Amino acid sequence: MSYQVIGIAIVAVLFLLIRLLNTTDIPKIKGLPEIPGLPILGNLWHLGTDHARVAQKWAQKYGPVFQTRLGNKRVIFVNSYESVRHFWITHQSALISRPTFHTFHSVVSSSQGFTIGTSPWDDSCKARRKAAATALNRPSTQSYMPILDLESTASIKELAADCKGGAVDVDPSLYFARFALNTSLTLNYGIRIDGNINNEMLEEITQVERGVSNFRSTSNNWQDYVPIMRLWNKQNTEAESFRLRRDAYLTKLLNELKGQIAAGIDKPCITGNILKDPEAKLNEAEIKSICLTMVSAGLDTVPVNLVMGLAFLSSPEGQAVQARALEEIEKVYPDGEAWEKCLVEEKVPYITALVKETLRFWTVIPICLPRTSIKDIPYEGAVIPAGTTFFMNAYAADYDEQRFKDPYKFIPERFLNDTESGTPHYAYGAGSRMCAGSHLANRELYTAYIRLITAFEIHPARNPADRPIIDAIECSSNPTALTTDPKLFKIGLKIRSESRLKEWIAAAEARTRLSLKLSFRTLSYLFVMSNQISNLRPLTTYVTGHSPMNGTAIFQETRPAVWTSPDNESMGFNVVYTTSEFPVSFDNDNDIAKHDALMGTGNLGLVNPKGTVCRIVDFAPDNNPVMHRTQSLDYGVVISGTLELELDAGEKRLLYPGDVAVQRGTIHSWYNPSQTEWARMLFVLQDSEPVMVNGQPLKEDLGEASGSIPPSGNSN
Ligand code: HEM
Repeated sequence: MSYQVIGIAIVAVLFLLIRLLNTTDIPKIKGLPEIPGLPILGNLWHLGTDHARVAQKWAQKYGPVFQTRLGNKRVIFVNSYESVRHFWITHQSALISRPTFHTFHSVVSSSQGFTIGTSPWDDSCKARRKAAATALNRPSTQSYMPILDLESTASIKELAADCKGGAVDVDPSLYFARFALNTSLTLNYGIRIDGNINNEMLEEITQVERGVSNFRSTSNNWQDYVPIMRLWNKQNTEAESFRLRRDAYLTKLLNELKGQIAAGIDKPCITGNILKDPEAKLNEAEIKSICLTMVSAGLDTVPVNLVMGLAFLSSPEGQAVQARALEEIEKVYPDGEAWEKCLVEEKVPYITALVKETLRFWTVIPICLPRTSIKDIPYEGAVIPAGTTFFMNAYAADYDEQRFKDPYKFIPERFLNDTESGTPHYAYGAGSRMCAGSHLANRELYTAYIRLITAFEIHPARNPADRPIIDAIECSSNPTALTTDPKLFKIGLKIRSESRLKEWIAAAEARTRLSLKLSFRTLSYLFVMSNQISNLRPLTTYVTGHSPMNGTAIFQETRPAVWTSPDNESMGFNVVYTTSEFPVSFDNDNDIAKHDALMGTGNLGLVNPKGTVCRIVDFAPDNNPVMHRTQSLDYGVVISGTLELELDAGEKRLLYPGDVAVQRGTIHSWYNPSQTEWARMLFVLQDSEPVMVNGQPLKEDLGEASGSIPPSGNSN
């Protein structure tokens, strides 16, 4: 063979090889700007270590939406507030899946499964997201406030001791890592890390989760994009060591819980309820995935926001914000009740605005968790095909001058009179796979801010070298990591009033001791999936609401029925909903919060004073009829079976499905005459004035049921 032929063959092979290495999963998209790139690497090199800002600069030149080639992957970057709305919200059903990446999905996560936030959309992801979203929705979150009470108090108490009356500057990071981690551990396993911030387990979990976050980097795992680089496996060895360490504590936590369940000494928690529920549709791998999500999701995020918020408050510019925040808190709570009240209400708009501005300013996942489209999406004449990877440059969108005036300034006031009715910022992402823990995170941040600001004056550290960098990107010690990793810094703390702080801490500790039982009861109420005693159809409650984006009606919550059996298992009660006022106010979902709080007390009688109760009752065949009276107007509708309504003088009527009893404070009983079939009724009970007979009020009388059903409390 001549040298010429060999030369041509080599060139041809090289050409084919380069073409092969340059191909992308999705071919170039017509009509969408593309960033010029290098052979093989594409734009990976250019993204460098400052990917969010590099992409932000590209957006200035090429427009807010452009395509890049990252090795063999075509990736769309979306950089402005409005363009994120277009893809993540308007086309949310198309953008519901997530891509997989070699390092994270094949190496780091190969044993405990993926977190929810890194799972492609399928039935399993749907089931896990639903379980997590139910456990983390607004009313559930409200029931976790005793945990936040305990954890924020523990951190502030230790900070107060460690700052030695203001003589020593402190690094706040571990105090708030424990705050967030203990919240997740208690919710998930019923376990918390006791002891101080030097606890070994706290250190191990925070270090490993940080390491894992670095492996989820958008731009420094080139082997994720250039498959040939997987042949060099240094990164893989490191990733594997994190996996092993992570497995060790996740397995330990799960086994500890399983041991407690076996010994009957477990505390109610999300995983415990799933493990004990024979009806739970989640398998072991899915349970592990939920655990992994719960442990990791809040750990890289909540503490970063809190410590960077403290960094700003300690700075010279932060002093004015701190002063205003304190003034606004004291305006609402002049007598120092803010510590307690922040657990039950969010009534200081300035602190809510401070939380939002913190989330915006330090968008801690600057390039949001990636998405994969499952349908074509149109954009300005181009069509982006299904299967394309999307990166939201949340940092650029949250610093978009079209949406935020002076975005590089930290101005909580911007959220006080914000006219934007949609997603206020993209720190939590947006749309169909938006952060499921945002209610919990908001409550954590609000509570911590209220308590920190009322407890301490926050000053710059004495040594200028210890002071923080405020800039959202420069503050990170590892800008290529998925989440911001603040460089270490210190702040100065001075306790505003020793005596008040002591009082607040003592009150919180007393509350914790007292409320432990209640919070566990509340938790069990929320997580009991079903303990229905009848064999009738299991029930679901659908609670509707309005989209905060555009006001259209939505299914806000879907809840499984929660059954109790007050009457020796011959009757099942499912309280569908309660109201505590008339007319009902839906503001801030207060009605939902009130309902859940009431159920959490375990003290609801048959009637809710000044309100209503919607209850489904299942009657066993041939049940024991109980004569009773409530001081209420009741609508009782038979849903299935036949029921006999008997009044005290012995009059009886048979009611069939669809028949309605309008009960006007009369004494009566319900009997299911079937010897084989359960019967079901729906009741709506409304508080009423007592019936007056001969000038005497006819009060509530629970008959045989008194003792097993609490008194309603409207008929004393
Ligand atoms: C300041 C605190 C937090 C921030 C900034 C944050 C941010 C985010 C972001 C940006 C996403 C991706 C959203 C998207 O793709 O649109 C996400 C997903 C998620 N977050 Fe959070 N998060 C926080 C706290 C939490 C907490 C405390 C939990 C639960 C304990 C949690 C649970 C989740 C879950 C389950 C997902 C996955 C949602 C899905 O893929 O369907 N997050 N979070």
